[in-house]
Amino acid sequence: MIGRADGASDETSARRLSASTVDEANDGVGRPEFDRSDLSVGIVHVGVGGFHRAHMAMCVDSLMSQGLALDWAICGVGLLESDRRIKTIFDAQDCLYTLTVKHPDGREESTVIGSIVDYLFAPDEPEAVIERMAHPGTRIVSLTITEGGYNFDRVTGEFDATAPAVVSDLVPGAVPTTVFGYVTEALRRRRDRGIPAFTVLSCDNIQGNGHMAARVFTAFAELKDPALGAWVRENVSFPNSMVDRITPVTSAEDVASTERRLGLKDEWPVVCEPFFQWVIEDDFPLGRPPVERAGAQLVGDVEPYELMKLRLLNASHQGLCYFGYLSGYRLVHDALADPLIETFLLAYMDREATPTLRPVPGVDLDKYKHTLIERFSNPFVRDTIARLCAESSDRIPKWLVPVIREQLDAGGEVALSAAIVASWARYAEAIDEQGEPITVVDPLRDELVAIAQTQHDDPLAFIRNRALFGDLAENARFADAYSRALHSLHTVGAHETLRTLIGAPIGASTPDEVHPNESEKKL
Ligand SMILES: NC(=O)c1ccc[n+]([C@@H]2O[C@H](COP(=O)([O-])OP(=O)(O)OC[C@H]3O[C@@H](n4cnc5c(N)ncnc54)[C@H](O)[C@@H]3O)[C@@H](O)[C@H]2O)c1
Ligand SMILES: O=P(O)(O)OC[C@@H](O)[C@@H](O)[C@H](O)[C@H](O)CO
Repeated sequence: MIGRADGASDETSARRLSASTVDEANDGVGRPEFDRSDLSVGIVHVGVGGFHRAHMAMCVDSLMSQGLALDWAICGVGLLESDRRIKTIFDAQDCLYTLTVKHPDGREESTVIGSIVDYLFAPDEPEAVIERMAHPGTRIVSLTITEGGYNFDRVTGEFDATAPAVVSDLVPGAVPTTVFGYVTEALRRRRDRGIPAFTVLSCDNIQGNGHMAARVFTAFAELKDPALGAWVRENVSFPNSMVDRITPVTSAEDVASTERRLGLKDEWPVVCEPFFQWVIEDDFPLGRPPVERAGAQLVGDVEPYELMKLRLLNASHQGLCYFGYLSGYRLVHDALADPLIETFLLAYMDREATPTLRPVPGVDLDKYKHTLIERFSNPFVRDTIARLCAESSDRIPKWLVPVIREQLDAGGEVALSAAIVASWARYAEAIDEQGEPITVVDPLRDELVAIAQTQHDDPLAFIRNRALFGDLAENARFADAYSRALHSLHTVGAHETLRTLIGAPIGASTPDEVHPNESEKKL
């Protein structure tokens, strides 16, 4: 994101968006249709990135516009140094920002969102964050802290108590720095003051995100104080939820075009696609906003929806980003305009992901898959391949490796999933097919790049990393498919590899007629 956070405009003299200027916004731009002074905080949200502002904050705002959820306003919290920027901007803009929905036909709808009423930057005011969470009015603490934020072992799924920040937060009396430290201290104060526990609502792309949150927060609390751990286990509810709305990183052009549309300077607007989905388990002991009145679904079992979304949408994002980057694309819709990429994704979804899904109530999976292709192809969203290529080590093990394992166990196809893993390994060499450097963004970057650069001589080196892949390298069928794909990437490149992978007339044979290994043999 670029732009200035000092209230001045780089290019124009437009006034700054704030509570005192919002009524001057141009006609055609939505603005809060409620009195923000009537609102009270019910939700503390950690990780106010683009997604939260396009999804949950939009949903709560929509309720407020209907005169609902006035006691469910949001207080944002940032824990990382990188959140200082949004703190500065939100302070100047009274936490107001513009959300622009970009339709595939080029229509745009902009709304100033007013549901976030306060923002606390934890490193500067840790006590205020803890007290805000401990306040009786706070009934939900929600999270979009990325997959990495949950600090669990990629293979075992167990909480990693050895992470240095966790070790520091476990020292008695330590001022917290991690989400675990903050949430646990706030829960301790609530318990000691006789205030019931808030609900912890994960909105991150993790299968069983509520179960995962329960595991890691309870593990931390038990390590901090076994009695508190037991209280957390007994008293805190962690509903699972599936969240969906493609929200790219805000670009300089988004900032400029928002200013033109709004007539006011917004330093950090958000853009997103029109699609919105939020499927939540209804387990909120202290209540919740009536989100079903703003497009969310309350269900008894989120798992089928999660599996569908993570294994079709998010794993397909992985399927397109490395192949797309190596083929020379930098924007998602440009990659999707390449028929090889579209066909490859549909083949992965049909042959390898779909057999691992459960029936999803009310969803036609074929239609869902084609809708995904349309969503990825929306040229106005301008999602970047770079966003999808980042932090792969937090994504592939969670979204794609489970598909591979289930397919191997069932004797199903794995050639296309193996090729996606190989495309990541090839990308991690950090040099593209023209010999230009690739900027690999990953918490394990140094380790991964070093290993990937040995794989010309040692083709299985990358997947022998047990922390990411467990024992997958020892599975002969997967290892064979993977090495063929990697060899092809090295010899003929990404585009030709895709052509070969999808070369057979997909759909021309019934599953019984296609041996599981057939597409593995094509390379
Ligand atoms: N962007 C999307 O299209 C999208 C869609 C569905 C779900 N999501 C989920 O939302 C998450 C965030 O996406 P985004 O687009 O808002 O990203 P973003 O980079 O705009 O914001 C990420 C936020 O998470 C915080 N964060 C990161 N690591 C943290 C940690 N260890 N502890 C505490 N806070 C941490 C950051 O400080 C930041 O506020 C994704 O990782 C995903 O799980 C995103
Ligand atoms: O945000 P991440 O890191 O979980 O994953 C990257 C994308 O796949 C993801 O953001 C999707 O755009 C999103 O999940 C769509 O709802």
